Parts: sequence; structure tokens; C-alpha cells
Amino acid sequence: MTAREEAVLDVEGLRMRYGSTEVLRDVTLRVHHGEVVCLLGPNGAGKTTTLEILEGFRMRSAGRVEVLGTDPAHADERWRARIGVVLQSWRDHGRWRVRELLTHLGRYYAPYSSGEISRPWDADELIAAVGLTPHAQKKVRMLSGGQRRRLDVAIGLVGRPELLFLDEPTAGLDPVARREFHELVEGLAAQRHTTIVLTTHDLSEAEKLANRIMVLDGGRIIADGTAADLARRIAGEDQVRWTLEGRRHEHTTTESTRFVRELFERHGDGISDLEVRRASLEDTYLTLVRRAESGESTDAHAAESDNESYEVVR
Ligand SMILES: Nc1ncnc2c1ncn2[C@@H]1O[C@H](COP(=O)(O)OP(=O)(O)OP(=O)(O)O)[C@@H](O)[C@H]1O
Repeated sequence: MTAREEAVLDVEGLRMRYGSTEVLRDVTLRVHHGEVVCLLGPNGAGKTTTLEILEGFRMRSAGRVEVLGTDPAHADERWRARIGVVLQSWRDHGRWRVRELLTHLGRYYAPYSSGEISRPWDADELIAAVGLTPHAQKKVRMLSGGQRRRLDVAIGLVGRPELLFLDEPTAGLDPVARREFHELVEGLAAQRHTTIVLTTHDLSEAEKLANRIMVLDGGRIIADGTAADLARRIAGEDQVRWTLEGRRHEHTTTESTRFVRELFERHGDGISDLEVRRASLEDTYLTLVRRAESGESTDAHAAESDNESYEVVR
């Protein structure tokens, strides 16, 4: 098996209890090299707890956890240097200047360069990558909330991590900063050196960034797949609408691409005003969480697409 095929995260039967409250009951998941995975779930579902266990910041109650081939509960500094973490909020470092802080933190990673990865990320390049160049000489406490969040992301990236955890990274960012952050993540993902696990409550962000979405609820992963997979399997079907010979038509299908291709094969230029409405991730997510909370089955893998015919509705 090559390094790229190995699981970067391999978790089985993870349980976590705070006192008498069981937060994680049986979390099982795998993430492979180069994936961008988004963990969704309602407030209090245990997303941060899961990330903290994977990051080695919190001891689990039970289960098997391997991160980059190592149990985080027994990991060393070399392992830690391969991981980047952006927590929900940092309150430290207020008196440091941005560039000075990143240069300082970067020094920790220098001994952990490998043949493939030169560590740390050059401070000025990194500051430019997160859009903080005009603020490089500012004290951290003088930054706005959004600028502070960009710095948090830079702190997570300074060691050129192979695995990056981002806990609600865009909370508090304005639309421009959010877009720039998305471009940054897409750039990292395109290079495929960094596997990314993020949490968010912004479903459009999850849909945009993630190759794969996992939904955590009731202490378990209740769905796991691409946004399109989940939408098809859980929320149902796409609606296709079109006009032919002056009449409006509508058809519901789980395979809209195939349906539209066949429609054009049959009617070619006769088709106009074509619209395809896919079930959104929001539709899917709300259905999943509602089902989980009412005790219905939510097994995303078990639900198969409905059989359907490809007749054109006239
Ligand atoms: N240190 C702690 N001690 C006791 N209970 C805790 C602790 N940390 C978290 N919890 C509880 O565990 C549950 C899961 O919390 P967690 O922060 O992991 O959820 P989350 O999915 O990240 O939520 P959010 O979306 O609101 O950030 C919550 O009920 C929370 O109150």
C-alpha cells in the first residue's frame, strides 16, 4: 500500500463520556490522504470533542484511534509536527506581532522537515497566503476578529501539516475573507499534500470544500458520503423542468444528468428553459438530523436509489 492509499485517520468504536454523559457512543470513520472531509452535526453533537481526541488533546473513554498511523494518546513531538490545528478560539499571543509570532512558532517545526516537506512555511509567504500582508507588523491584539481568524489559520499551517484540523474556521469571517479562506483550502487540497478535516455549521461551505461529508449525531456518524450522494440517498430526488413545443414539463429523478442527456437525444433543440433542481445539502442534513432525533433509521449507506423509468413526461 502506498502512503497515499493509507488511511490518515482510522477510528473504530470511539467512545467518550464526560462524567455520566456519553457524548460519543460509537464513532467509526476513515479518512484517506488528500481528502477534504467535513464533519457536520448539531450543537453539542461532539464534533469538537472528536477533533480534540484525534489531535491528542483529549483522552478518549474507549475505542481504537490511529492518526497518521499513531495513537494520538501516545504520540511524540515528531507526530505532532505533522499535524496542524485551528481551534475554535485562541486567546493567546496578544502582545506578539503577526510576522514575529509566525516566525517564532515556525522554528519549532524546523527539525521536522522531511525529504518531501520543507518546514516551516516561510512566514512572509504564509502571511500573503492568508491575506495578512498589510497587517504583518501589527500586534495580534490589534487585529479585527476576522484578521485574528486568518492568523489562527496561519498558525495551523505554519508547520506545513500533512493533516490539518479546522474547527469552525470561518466563524466570524466576512464574505470576502470567507471566499479567500475557501480559495486557500481549495489550493491546499489541489496540491494533495494536506488532508483536511473541518467542522462547520455553514452547509454551503461544506458542500463547496469537502470531498466527503460526515454527519455526527446521537454519538455516531449517521451519514458519510459526498454531498451529492447524501442528497440522492437521503433527501430523494432531483427535479427537472423544461419547455417543449410551448408546454412546460416536470420530472423527478435520482439521475438527472442521465435524464437530461436522454431528453436532448430525443428532442434536441426543441428543449428550452431547462432547469435542474438538486436536493440541497441543507434539505439532506435537516432530514437526517430529524430522522436521527426521532429514532428512525438514518443509515446513509443502506438507502439505495429508487428504481425509475426514464420516460419523458408529456
Ligand atoms: N470538558 C467538558 N466537560 C464536560 N462536558 C463537556 C466538555 N466539553 C464538552 N462537553 C459536552 O459534550 C458535548 C459535546 O460538546 P462538543 O463541544 O464536542 O460539541 P460540538 O459538536 O463541537 O458543538 P458545537 O457545534 O456547539 O461547537 C456537549 O454536550 C458539551 O456540553
